[in-house]
Amino acid sequence: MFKLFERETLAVDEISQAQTGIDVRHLNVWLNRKVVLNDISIRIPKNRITALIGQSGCGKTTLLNSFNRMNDLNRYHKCDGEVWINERNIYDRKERVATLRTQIGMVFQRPNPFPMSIYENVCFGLKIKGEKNRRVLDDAVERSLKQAALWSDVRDRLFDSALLLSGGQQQRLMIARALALSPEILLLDEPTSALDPLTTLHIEELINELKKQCTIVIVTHNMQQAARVSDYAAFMHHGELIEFSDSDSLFTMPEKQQTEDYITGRYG
Ligand SMILES: Nc1ncnc2c1ncn2[C@@H]1O[C@H](COP(=O)(O)OP(=O)(O)OP(=O)(O)O)[C@@H](O)[C@H]1O
Repeated sequence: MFKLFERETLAVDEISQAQTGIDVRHLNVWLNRKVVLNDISIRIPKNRITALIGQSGCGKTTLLNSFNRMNDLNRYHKCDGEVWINERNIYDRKERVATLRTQIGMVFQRPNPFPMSIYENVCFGLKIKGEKNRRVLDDAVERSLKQAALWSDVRDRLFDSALLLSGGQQQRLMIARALALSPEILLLDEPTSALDPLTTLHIEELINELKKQCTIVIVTHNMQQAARVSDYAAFMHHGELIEFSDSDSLFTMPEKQQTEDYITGRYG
């Protein structure tokens, strides 16, 4: 197995509550009356990268979307169970979903910059939250672009349209946009599937750096990528969590036959 970065991992049953970033307890999700997630319980480790893997349609994106209640946008969505983040069950009736979403960054498969300048893209969320102080916005833009390894590419053209950037630069801009709000959790849904191998490598290096400050969950179809970048991996099948362990174990000695069949390419 090709490992890109050194890992410090515990066995998943040794991860304490304090080391847990997202604690999912008996989560069931229905979309249009169809069961899409079936009794999922998983503790996603804090400040680590967890990959969600499995065949198309197994529920990876739905699970990812349940961490920032994006599934609520589907009016035919129903769920029960609990998702605990920072000692709060985010499905509690008192939870303010808009605030929650500002604390959790999300990057999608295809970069979706707004048709505005690079600068405005990065500080968009801060402005929505009411930040008007120019100095604060300038600092946040510079910090986020540096963290996303894009600053040196764009520092002289911050007020050019973001749509003029290359695909890889746009994806790094999307990461900077998420980082501007200093999220504790970063959700990545196939963030490199539209990028070439070299740009993918740069984004993987960046993701590895970011785990110092965020808990990262990444959905990927690319087994090599999951093995390269993740500290932990969860294999899903037909809406169920089949196996969850540190990535070294899961990719070299999976416990379940279904996991082995998937990672060795026998199906999926
Ligand atoms: N809006 C919806 N209404 C009904 N069913 C849906 C809806 N969105 C997704 N589904 C179904 O839920 C299941 C899980 O979808 P999901 O997108 O979470 O899977 P996935 O593992 O991320 O798939 P992929 O790897 O192809 O992106 C699939 O069977 C899908 O058809």
